[in-house]
Amino acid sequence: MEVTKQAHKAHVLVFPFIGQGHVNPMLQFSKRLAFKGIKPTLITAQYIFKSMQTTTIETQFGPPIQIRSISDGYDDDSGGSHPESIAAYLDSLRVNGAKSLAQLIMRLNDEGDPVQAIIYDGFLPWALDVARQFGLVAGLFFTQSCTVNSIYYHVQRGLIQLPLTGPDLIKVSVPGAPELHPFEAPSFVHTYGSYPFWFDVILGQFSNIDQADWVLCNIFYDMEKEVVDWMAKLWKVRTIGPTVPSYYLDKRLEDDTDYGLHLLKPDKTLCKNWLDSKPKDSVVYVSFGSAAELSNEQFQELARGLKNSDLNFLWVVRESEQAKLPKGIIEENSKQGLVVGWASQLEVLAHEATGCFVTHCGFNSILEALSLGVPVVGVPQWTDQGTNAKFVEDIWGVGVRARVDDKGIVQRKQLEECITEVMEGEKSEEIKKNLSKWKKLAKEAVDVGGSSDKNIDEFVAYLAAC
Ligand SMILES: O=c1ccn([C@@H]2O[C@H](COP(=O)(O)OP(=O)(O)O[C@H]3O[C@H](CO)[C@@H](O)[C@H](O)[C@H]3O)[C@@H](O)[C@H]2O)c(=O)[nH]1
Repeated sequence: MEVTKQAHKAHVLVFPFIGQGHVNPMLQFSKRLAFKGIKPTLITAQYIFKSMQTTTIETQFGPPIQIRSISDGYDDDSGGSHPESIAAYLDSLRVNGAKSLAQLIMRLNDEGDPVQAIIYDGFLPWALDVARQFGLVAGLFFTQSCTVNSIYYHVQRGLIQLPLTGPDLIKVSVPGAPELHPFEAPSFVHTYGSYPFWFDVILGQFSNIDQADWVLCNIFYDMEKEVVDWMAKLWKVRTIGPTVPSYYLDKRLEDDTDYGLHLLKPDKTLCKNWLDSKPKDSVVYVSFGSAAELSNEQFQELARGLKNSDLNFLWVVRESEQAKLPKGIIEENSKQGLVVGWASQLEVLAHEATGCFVTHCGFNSILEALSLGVPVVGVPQWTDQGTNAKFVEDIWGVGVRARVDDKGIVQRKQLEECITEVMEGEKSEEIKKNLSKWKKLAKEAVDVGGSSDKNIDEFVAYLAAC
């Protein structure tokens, strides 16, 4: 069906930070908006856009979602211009992107397709200034949990002092959230001074949040009720998640089985054929997401732990990390294990052969495990992942956390024990019970009249009235 310029209720630009863990949830949210009659246009920076090889995301339930690129200062098609560092890149994106985004908004106005709102990733707070320049609605989108964001807010406002001192050295506590041991707080907080650049990006989310018209959180209310209630006293906070494709939840969006935009190419058929050959609940799926870089020693321990478990394993090791795999592991384990550069994670998690998920606890991976009902072994690396792992084990009860040794490594034996625990150990029944509860709640949240669905409706009605 061709939607005319007048037919949609409003036109919004949706602007995720670079990286799969940000694109997936914001693209998925765009689909929900499109389903409800809003026209979303996904904004990407040129550097990423060049490698995407697509300008639209097809949907079966409505017109395709358009992707438009803006300049990041690295627009040269010859491939000659590469950023020196992520810091240089993001600086260039801020300066060039703000101008380019403004030009795009003017162009769309001239084309008779005016924009009413910008939904921007918290990691890109300058997009709010562009929205203000044109009098547009500004919606901040958080891709991480509310507890994590509340901790960062407390740090940014000086309510938690870093490095941690006094009582904060014993527990980190923010309203509505469980008390955390310092090592369960985000890594930038417990290891003050680590990754100073990313720490600034993280805190920058709160630099102008008070001016945002909406704050959209990718969770559903039951996951962090009290923290959400507390945050809602400060800003117009609404929970809109989980942004997992509809096929795995309410099934209202026709054929919505995948996010639709893989920045790395998944080995779909290989994974499917291999999983099809394995018995039910027999496979350990291992993935550390799109950004984590593990040490050689950690690779060695994971490989040995998986091999010693005697279980089948499907392990995603990005090409850039594959040199760290212990020699011979792929050949040695060809029947027992499959290593791929990227998978279609949702298809793997949904496959009946998959029995547990060894994950770095990126927030999307956790939302997916919860929504699809797969027990988790948390092996957090940095940023928000340790806090997510704490919630997995102690709050949501959907898995266990692997303990590290004094060098920060999860040893092979520990990995094996955790896998056994979630698959057949004492806790496994309880974990399965909790998973079916969360799976049901996740579906209800996005289904007709659910908490997230109602919040999305409220947002859509607001935009339509602009
Ligand atoms: O082989 C793979 C591996 C992952 N995925 C998908 O990629 C996304 C990965 O997201 P996430 O699990 O959140 O991990 P990261 O990519 O590492 O995400 C970054 O961004 C998240 C949101 O801000 C943070 O929670 C993480 O800590 C941070 O590392 C998920 O949707 C997965 O389904 C695939 O499709 N195939």
